[in-house]
Amino acid sequence: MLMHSLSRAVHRRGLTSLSLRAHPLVSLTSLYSPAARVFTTSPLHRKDAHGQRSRPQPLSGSSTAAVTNTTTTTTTTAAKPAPPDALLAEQLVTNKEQRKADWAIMKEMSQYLWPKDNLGTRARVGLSVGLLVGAKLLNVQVPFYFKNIVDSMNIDFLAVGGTAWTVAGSMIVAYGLTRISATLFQELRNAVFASVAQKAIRKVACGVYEHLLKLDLGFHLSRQTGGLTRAIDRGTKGISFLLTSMVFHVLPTALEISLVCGILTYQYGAKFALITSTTMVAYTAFTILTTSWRTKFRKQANAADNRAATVAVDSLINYEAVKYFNNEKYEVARYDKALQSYEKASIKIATSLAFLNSGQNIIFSSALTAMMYLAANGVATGQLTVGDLVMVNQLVFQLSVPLNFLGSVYRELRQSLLDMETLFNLQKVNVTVKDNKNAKPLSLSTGEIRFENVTFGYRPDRPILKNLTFTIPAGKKVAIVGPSGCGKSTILRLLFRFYDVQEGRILIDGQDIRDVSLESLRKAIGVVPQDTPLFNNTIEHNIKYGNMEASPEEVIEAAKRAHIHDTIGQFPDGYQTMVGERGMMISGGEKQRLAVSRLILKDPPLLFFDEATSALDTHTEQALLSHINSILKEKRRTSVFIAHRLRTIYDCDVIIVLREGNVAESGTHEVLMNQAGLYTELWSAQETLFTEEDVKSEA
Ligand SMILES: Nc1ncnc2c1ncn2[C@@H]1O[C@H](COP(=O)(O)OP(=O)(O)OP(=O)(O)O)[C@@H](O)[C@H]1O
Repeated sequence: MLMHSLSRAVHRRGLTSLSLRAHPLVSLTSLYSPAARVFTTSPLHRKDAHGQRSRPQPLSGSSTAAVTNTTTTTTTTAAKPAPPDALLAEQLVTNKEQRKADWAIMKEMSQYLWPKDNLGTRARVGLSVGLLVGAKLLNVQVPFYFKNIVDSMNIDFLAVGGTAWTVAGSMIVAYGLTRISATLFQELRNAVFASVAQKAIRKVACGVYEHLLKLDLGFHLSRQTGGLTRAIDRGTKGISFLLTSMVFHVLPTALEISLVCGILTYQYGAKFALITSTTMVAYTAFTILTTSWRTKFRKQANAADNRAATVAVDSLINYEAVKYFNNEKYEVARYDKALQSYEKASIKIATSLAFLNSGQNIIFSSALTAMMYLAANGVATGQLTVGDLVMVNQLVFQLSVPLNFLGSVYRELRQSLLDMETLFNLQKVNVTVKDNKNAKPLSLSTGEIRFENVTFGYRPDRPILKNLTFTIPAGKKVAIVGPSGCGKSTILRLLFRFYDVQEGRILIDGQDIRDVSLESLRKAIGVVPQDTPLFNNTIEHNIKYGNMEASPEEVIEAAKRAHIHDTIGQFPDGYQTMVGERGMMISGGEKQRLAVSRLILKDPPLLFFDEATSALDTHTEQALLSHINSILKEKRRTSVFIAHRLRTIYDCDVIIVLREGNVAESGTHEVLMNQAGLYTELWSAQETLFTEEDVKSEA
């Protein structure tokens, strides 16, 4: 509902939904980002002042450093004042690196234009180029027809006789047909090429998405909400522009300019040639220099765009927290602050664009005036006809289109390359946890898990597990307990290889988990995590996620075993009930039972329950636990329960008590109670609490 009204609000503010539909990877962030308002037309048609597709901004977190290395360099430079020479040298190095990166991207993209294994795509590109050349050749014919029409009409009709049709009819028809054909060729070319660009976008976007899913948990935890998706969004948009530019703009437009210049020089001599070449040089130099100067405004706008997107997405994701603390005004002020910077940068972009456009126009109009003067002079001296004057005018105007085009293409091309660099760098972010070369599938026999002298910390300066050693015997039910933050869930993350240990090793049935394939390892382990991740889809889909091949009957059976079937039956839409974003539309206890049914469908040999029943009432918890126990016994599964409520695990075969990343004690409930150590302390504290609660509830 909220999203709906927001999207309506966006439409009311004059947005089309194109920016949202631009690509599946385009995130929600686009909706709230100021720059999202801009991409309502094709990149070629949009005006720069609206197109804030500037240099990518840093994504947060160390693992993303590689993504934005160039930006980081620039930022660091800006932070400490350096002598001008050093700055210049650094700038040159950066520029050189930039050019290298640009070429690398162009090279990579050219594979999509001429794929070795796809004849269809090559045929399309070939046909598009053919149509393009045809359109250009037709285009340069137009002024000739125009000249001939004017010259043939320059007669005394009363004296000579005849009509417009008899004198210039065929030329007028040819003039019209040439114009129509040139346009048709051009449009046909766009239609033929569309699938090449879209296929490339799909391929690159899928590649990036696949890579993102492969990246370490550490990368995903440290990324800044909004920043990553904005980078992908901008990058994929750049692909289409770059491909189109490579085939249709840079070289063909250069061809058109050369043709027109050649004709002017050949037909009308050295003076015209001199003016044409001087104009070309002045126009190009002015465009390149001014565009480089303007880049910093684009960078500022982009940074503000990212900030605004991050702020908006963060507050919307935490909508409930905003409401609980009445902080709407604070959030709006934060958003407005980001928008303010965006506004400032956008104004600078618009004013500098006005300067660029004016400069280009002055250069061009001066050239046109000079040529017109020369041509008029030629007519006056009898060297040229009136038709020649018209033709010069037409040709020079014809020159203005590609020149203007090259100016904006240059601006956009630079931008697309920068945006794509972030995208391609994202693909280069290394996955640290991956299969080693000789990885074999995990061979499970009994299901014994052993941690041997394991040391691990998320940061080197804060070890969480310290030389930790323990064994989870095969087929047994084991509990890991201990104070909050002592590293219980970390043990599970290490076993699942979300992270690799820094010292020591973890063995499953005697095999180091780093020597087995990740797929087989993760297939063998089932987890009910502390915070159940649910998809914004139906209950059925969320249960089925444990085994996508499961039949509807199997889904229902799993739900029954997880004690959620009856509850689902009470929902008006039953198994088709939508759970909302992150399962916000169902209760915490229901979420946990969905997670258990998912696990039952996956049916793995090693099971982990991380506070899996903490949100359930005692009655439902007991019923569910006894059901889980029966499954464990029936299938002789190795299972590990991480729990704070010791009453739920006191019947375990082994209880491991952790303290400060080490095993403080272990044994059965009776053994530990006899030891009168940490476990007894925790148990006594909870028993007192339970007794007091029992007394209160009885009262
Ligand atoms: N991704 C992370 N980056 C940095 N530190 C982390 C990360 N995840 C967890 N920690 C820290 O590691 C420590 C152990 O976390 P862990 O989740 O294993 O604790 P726990 O024993 O399961 O706690 P609880 O009982 O509260 O769930 C905590 O101090 C936590 O702040």
